[in-house]
Amino acid sequence: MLPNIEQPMAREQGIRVISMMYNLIGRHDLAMSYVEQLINEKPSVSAVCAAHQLRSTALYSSGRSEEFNSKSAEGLNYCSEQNELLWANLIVALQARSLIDQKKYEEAVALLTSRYQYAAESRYERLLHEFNGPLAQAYYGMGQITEAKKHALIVHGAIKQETLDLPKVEALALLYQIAKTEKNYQQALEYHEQYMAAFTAYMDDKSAQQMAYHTAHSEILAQNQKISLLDKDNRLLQLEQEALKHQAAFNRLMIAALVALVLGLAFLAYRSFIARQRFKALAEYDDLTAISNRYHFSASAKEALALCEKGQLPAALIVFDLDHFKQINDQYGHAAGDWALRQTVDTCRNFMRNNDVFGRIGGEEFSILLPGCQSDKAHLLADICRDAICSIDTAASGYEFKLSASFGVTSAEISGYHLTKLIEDADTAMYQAKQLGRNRVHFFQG
Ligand SMILES: Nc1nc2c(ncn2[C@@H]2O[C@H](COP(=O)(O)OP(=O)(O)OP(=O)(O)O)[C@@H](O)[C@H]2O)c(=O)[nH]1
Repeated sequence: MLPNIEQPMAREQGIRVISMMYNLIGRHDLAMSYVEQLINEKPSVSAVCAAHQLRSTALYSSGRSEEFNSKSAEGLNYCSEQNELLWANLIVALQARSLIDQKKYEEAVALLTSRYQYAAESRYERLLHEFNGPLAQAYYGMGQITEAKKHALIVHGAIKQETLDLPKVEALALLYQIAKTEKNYQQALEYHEQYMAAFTAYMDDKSAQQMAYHTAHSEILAQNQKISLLDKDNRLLQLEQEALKHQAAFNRLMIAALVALVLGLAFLAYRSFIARQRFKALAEYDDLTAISNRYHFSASAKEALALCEKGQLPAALIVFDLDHFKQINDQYGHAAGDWALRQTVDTCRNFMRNNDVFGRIGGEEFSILLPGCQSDKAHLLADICRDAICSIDTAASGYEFKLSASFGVTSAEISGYHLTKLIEDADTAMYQAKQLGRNRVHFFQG
């Protein structure tokens, strides 16, 4: 990845330095990737020429000779056309080295000498020894020892003592070889010692550079690993968050489902309650008059009688039956009969207390249990009811007819607290009332 440097100049110089460093430590592939970027971006002519020179160095050093030949020629043309002669000649020096590697010494000498004047006049030390070094090698290869020695000595003498680079090491090696060939062993020994010292220092320098690169590289790798771990943590947190969101959505759904279920069950329970109430009402109450039917009247009356017996309280029971009801039905119709039954019940209910038990125990036969009531009061109530029934105005039924009822009354004092016996005795009294001419109250005599 290219360094993220905003300033164009700083970016261009940064890339050049990085490429140079990569070339120095032998990472020519990385150096290539950086300089290709500069060549494509074309920030300035000198930057592109520097990049061409760095690309040629990388290709030459990595042994990619065919690519080196074409790309270095391209770089040389460009830099020459643009009059960037320093970079052009540094590329020439590399081409000369390549020719020497191929033992094309004459071609190398011809190439370097054709541009030597510029190098010499530039007074740029690096260019000078980049020319003289290869020239010494080429002349040595051609057997021209004097020329070789001359150029090697220029390199040897021109380079400051403290600077160490490949041309100096190569020049010392060459001078050692020449001194040995000349049988100047004392001189050869001195050059050899210098060569060994320079070579060792050069290698140390290179190792230090590589070490620095590897340290920096390891640090970058460690940083990248940290970043990648943080990324993973981050992703994990995101996943956890998503899982929590899904869980919350699921919980909401479950709660909604539970609420719907509870509401559904509550609705079903309510409907079942209403249905039960309706069944209970149907089972317990007479649907025509809405008072207790025989079954429910019996149950309620028995409960009330048990309490009276337990508390030694009085109780009385009335049974009454409409007179000649069959005639009403026959004469005015069943609907008029029904109307008469409802009116009778509504009329009598007006005179009853809350704890009195009123029920329809037969077709047109009714019974009233009066807990805590003495026989005289029961007799009085029966008479009030009888009178009220007689007074019912039947015009609202659509017909005018006479309504009356016969009443039989008994008490627990006479008949005991058993309902069956009480009804039986009151019934007996009621039949006696009928026999005595109807529309009257008769008390059971025992
Ligand atoms: N409209 C109507 N008539 C009913 C109902 N239940 C019974 N009845 C009628 O009540 C009549 C009772 O007649 P009976 O038992 O002969 O008695 P009655 O005509 O009242 O004569 P007494 O009791 O002797 O005065 C019958 O005709 C039944 O059909 C009812 O719910 N509605």
